[in-house]
Amino acid sequence: MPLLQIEGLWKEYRGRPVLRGVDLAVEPHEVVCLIGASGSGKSTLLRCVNLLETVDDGAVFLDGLELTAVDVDEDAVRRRVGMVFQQYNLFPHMSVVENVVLAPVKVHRKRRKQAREEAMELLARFGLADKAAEYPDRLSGGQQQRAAIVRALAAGPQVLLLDEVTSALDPELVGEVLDIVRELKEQGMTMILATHEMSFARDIADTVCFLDGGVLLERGSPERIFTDPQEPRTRAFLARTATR
Ligand SMILES: Nc1ncnc2c1ncn2[C@@H]1O[C@H](COP(=O)(O)OP(=O)(O)OP(=O)(O)O)[C@@H](O)[C@H]1O
Repeated sequence: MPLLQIEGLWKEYRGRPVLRGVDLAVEPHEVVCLIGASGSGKSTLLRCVNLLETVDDGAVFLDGLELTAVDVDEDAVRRRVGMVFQQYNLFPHMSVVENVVLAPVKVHRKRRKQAREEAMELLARFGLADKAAEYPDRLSGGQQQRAAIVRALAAGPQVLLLDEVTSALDPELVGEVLDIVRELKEQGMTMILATHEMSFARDIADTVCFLDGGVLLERGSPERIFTDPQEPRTRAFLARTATR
């Protein structure tokens, strides 16, 4: 039984469709990588799952809860669906640990002491214990992105969405963030990642989905998609990215 089920997702901006009936089922512990050209709809798909966008048609279900229902408890959705963005989005006026405890305390009404203890544990697990009291601008980009991942984990999400989490980083900092994502996979976290890093998708994904003009054109194991793509447009995209 899938943990996350996306059915017939349709999204338009000013009458222009950017997602055209996307169906996607994600099993527990599965890692799905979304690939596709810029503008193909990868971010929009993730943003529809965590309700940063309203959908125009279709539905998203997580473990029996319809996230797209009109009367859904949005706080519950934010607790169950974690999201990490390209630009970290840490609050600059708060220390790292304050960033991490903010949602558990304010949104999920966790007691501050407990939230802080859990935050410190998570920060230690991801090599950031000594950065807990620092403000984000004192951290490298890689450390900020790791802190943003810890913040997303603090609510105990069932699924983690990662939108181009390495795109804003200098090349030498990319590895440390990818290592964390790998570690999360080993721990069994269910994840959907939008990525331009084909080698990473190949390395980490259980399933690769190729989006093309808002259509989920082809999906399969990384081996299949990268060595034997069936659709001409997938082949053309992969040939373009390989020569870049
Ligand atoms: N808020 C918005 N208003 C209008 N159009 C938007 C908005 N957000 C996205 N779009 C458009 O929707 C389409 C899909 O964008 P999206 O960001 O989902 O693509 P993407 O595959 O994630 O691209 P990238 O790889 O560059 O991040 C694009 O044509 C984009 O211009």
